[in-house]
Amino acid sequence: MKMERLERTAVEAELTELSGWALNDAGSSISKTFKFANFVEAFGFMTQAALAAEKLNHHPEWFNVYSRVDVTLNTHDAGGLTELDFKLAKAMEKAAARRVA
Ligand SMILES: C[C@H](O)[C@H](O)[C@H]1CNC2=NC(N)=NC(=O)C2=N1
Repeated sequence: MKMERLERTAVEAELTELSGWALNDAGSSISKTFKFANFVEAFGFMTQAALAAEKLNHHPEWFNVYSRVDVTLNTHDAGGLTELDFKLAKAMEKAAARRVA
């Protein structure tokens, strides 16, 4: 799926629909730290998010230690943020909402 890089105003509009996601200084990626009760919950979230990522053919950059998952999203093919990043962010929000923080 060919995706167009979003302009700054479009990125800011998308961000208003999410909570806890921050834009990096360059405006080229968004990040969020997810916290869970323990490793099993964190890994369960990652498993669900991985399935959503495969469906979208859009993959996260992430780092996990125990109950914490740091996520960064961007579209390397487009050199910035696209609709796919926000689709994946929303899927991750859904996956996280089912798990106790
Ligand atoms: C060939 C393959 O479809 C592409 O490399 C996809 C795979 N997953 C991807 N994931 C992310 N985050 N950005 C991309 O540009 C991207 N491109």
